Amino acid sequence: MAQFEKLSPPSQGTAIRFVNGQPVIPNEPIIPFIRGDGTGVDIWPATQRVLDAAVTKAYQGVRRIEWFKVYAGDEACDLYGTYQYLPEDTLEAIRTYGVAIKGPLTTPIGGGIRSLNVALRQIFDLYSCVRPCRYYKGTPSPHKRPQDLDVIVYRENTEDIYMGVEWEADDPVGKTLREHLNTVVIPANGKLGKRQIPEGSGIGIKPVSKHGSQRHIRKAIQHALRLKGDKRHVTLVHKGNIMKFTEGAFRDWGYELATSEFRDVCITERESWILGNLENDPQLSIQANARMIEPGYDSLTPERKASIDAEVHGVLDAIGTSHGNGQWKAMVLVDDRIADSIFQQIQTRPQEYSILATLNLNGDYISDAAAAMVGGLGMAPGANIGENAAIFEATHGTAPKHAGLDRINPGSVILSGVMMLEFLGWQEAADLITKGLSAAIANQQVTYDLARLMDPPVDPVSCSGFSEAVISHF
Ligand SMILES: NC(=O)C1=CN([C@@H]2O[C@H](COP(=O)(O)OP(=O)(O)OC[C@H]3O[C@@H](n4cnc5c(N)ncnc54)[C@H](OP(=O)(O)O)[C@@H]3O)[C@@H](O)[C@H]2O)C=CC1
Ligand SMILES: O=C(O)CCC(=O)C(=O)O
Ligand SMILES: [Mg+2]
Repeated sequence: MAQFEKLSPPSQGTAIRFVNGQPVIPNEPIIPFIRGDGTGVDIWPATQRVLDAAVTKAYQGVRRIEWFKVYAGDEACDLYGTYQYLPEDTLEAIRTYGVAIKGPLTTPIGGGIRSLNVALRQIFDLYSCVRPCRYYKGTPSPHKRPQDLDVIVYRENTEDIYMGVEWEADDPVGKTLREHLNTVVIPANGKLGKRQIPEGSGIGIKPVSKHGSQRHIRKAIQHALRLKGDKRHVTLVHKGNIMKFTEGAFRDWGYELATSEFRDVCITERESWILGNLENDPQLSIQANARMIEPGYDSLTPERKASIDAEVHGVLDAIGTSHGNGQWKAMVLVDDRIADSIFQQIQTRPQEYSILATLNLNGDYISDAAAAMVGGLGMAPGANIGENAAIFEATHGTAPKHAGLDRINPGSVILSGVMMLEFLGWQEAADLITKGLSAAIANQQVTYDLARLMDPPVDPVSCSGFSEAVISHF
């Protein structure tokens, strides 16, 4: 039987294989691409042109991408029939070739089809969504110092409420579940008092597992280890004060990972305070140190004071020699912040953050918010990475009102292509694009979204015009 129902892969080129989670890259990899809905018709061709031009210029024909067009969303329904939004051919192509790139796909709100974008991440277990937000000189921004923001949102991609385990308010199974929760599960808990889920409630489940959290945070810490100086920093973002056993557990499992598997190369924020206090005053007593790390120490109960003292003692005993005397300053700093506070922190103290490790929903929100600070969604790339596959895509959606007008900013998908080239190890081509894109922006050759924010406003270039401008600055 043929491998594909309606597709013919390129006759030249080789598949990328994954060995122990690492891609093995041939000189002519076959890379499937999904054009995307809405503005995908504008963005994808503009991106493909830039990627091809960069690879040609960097490698003079020695390396080349063999593109393989595959279908999802509206285009797939046109070819495969009604409701065939994500045909098996497309899944088989990504399974076979390992690395793919895509434009945005529409998800209707409420009933109807579930997100194709989320489905792809789940099907291929692409558990880390990596969304860098950095500033390109000359980009207009509502912020006074947008250059201070240089963060990478590491968003868990397969769990949390995005798993899609939910029931409509009038679903009979949902009603049975609600009754069971109200009459059996909640009373049995003992700590939930008289809480009851109101009649007429939709119900969604928010699973967050230790395995899912730690494999994701592991990738974030490994990424931080590749960075330098203050950027060796992972912040665990959570709403653990409210959702203790999901968001709070994400934080706890993150610290557990950092202080076990990565013990030799990580320091937690509290540990850094304890060691730093002692380095500033070598005569500092355990209790004085405890007082410095715990606000309100003096009004704590004796038991609580004893436990903070024991924490200080434990840290000095365990890592005083291996991490003390300033050695911890070269290590990856792991701290945590509550999700709502991180939204203001990245605006008021952006330079203090580097990698933000988040659960799925928080990462979705934070990645759009951080993008807004450095020029908007048109400049926001992303990658979905797993052990056996990777799919590159922008942070934004289909922006339907701009579709087919050759005006949308392709920067986000072009920069997703840069991430893909870096993933392939094709750094020379990636650097050419970064250089070309930076020069186009500095030269005020920008699409409408950036042009309207410039002071004074400039005439925008088109979507295709922007890609030409990028290439002209290689
Ligand atoms: N991974 C994916 O494929 C994603 C898909 N979606 C889906 O996309 C659809 C539309 O979602 P919507 O909420 O409108 O969000 P979008 O991200 O598609 O667009 C919202 C607004 O953001 C700005 N914007 C987005 N992309 C760009 C760009 N490349 N250049 C410049 N500006 C841009 C535009 O603002 P303005 O008009 O003010 O200039 C646009 O109107 C939905 O079905 C949603 O589910 C959403 C997110 C991710
Ligand atoms: O899949 C969708 O429609 C939305 C997904 C989304 O907002 C995201 O991945 O950032
Ligand atoms: Mg989003």
